[in-house]
Amino acid sequence: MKYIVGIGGMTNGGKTTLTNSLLKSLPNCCVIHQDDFFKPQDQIAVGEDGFKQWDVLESLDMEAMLSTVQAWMSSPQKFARAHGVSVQLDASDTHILILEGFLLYSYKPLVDLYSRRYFLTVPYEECKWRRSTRRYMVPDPPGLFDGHVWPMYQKYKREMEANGVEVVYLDGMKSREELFHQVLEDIQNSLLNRS
Ligand SMILES: Nc1ncnc2c1ncn2[C@@H]1O[C@H](COP(=O)(O)OP(=O)(O)OP(=O)(O)O)[C@@H](O)[C@H]1O
Ligand SMILES: NC(=O)c1ccc[n+]([C@@H]2O[C@H](CO)[C@@H](O)[C@H]2O)c1
Ligand SMILES: [Mg+2]
Repeated sequence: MKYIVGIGGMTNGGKTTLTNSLLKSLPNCCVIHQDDFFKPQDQIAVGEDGFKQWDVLESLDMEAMLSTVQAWMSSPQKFARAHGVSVQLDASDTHILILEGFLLYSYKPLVDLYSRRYFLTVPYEECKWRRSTRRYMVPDPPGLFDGHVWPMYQKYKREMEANGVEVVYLDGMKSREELFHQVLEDIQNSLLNRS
């Protein structure tokens, strides 16, 4: 069985942290990080606000991300081996793929492929604080969070909800351990219900 999990939600919600924990505990589990598909800096548009528009779908090479997902779908075993994931062959033959990123549910060709879509959120103040402690490959210029990052987050979330995309919301204020156990248990239950 092939099972695709989305770990989505806002920037600094804790997506990468949660994903790394899940990867260690789920059998035959591969990961694709959406952040690996950012276009080069010189291809990122500059908005009327003067900010480079990092937080829009057009700044990601989603076609390339889709091709990578399709490569996994056509042969999860081959994909796992090529990415250094050890494959355990047991009777259930379950293969899991985690897609991790901040705009997972806004790209039409991918949205129906998920078996389960998680969405991490934290309050505005916490998000802004966590973001201020981070250094990205291209550092945030002053004002980017309020001028671009937060408004784009709200816009895409509104669109996702208007499109009726079904997600499981996760409270990113919970501890790392609590989130990990909650999601691991939920995935395991959902896998049992399918097999
Ligand atoms: N449950 C948690 N409670 C408190 N802090 C957390 C929790 N999970 C992650 N963090 C911290 O919050 C910050 C963001 O975490 P992480 O990088 O996992 O988020 P992200 O959603 O992947 O962010 P990005 O938008 O950069 O991809 C990090 O400093 C991390 O250590
Ligand atoms: N990874 C990058 O190249 C990059 C560059 C500039 C900004 N970002 C930020 O990453 C977040 C998603 O994880 C987005 O909020 C981007 O602003 C990433
Ligand atoms: Mg991350």
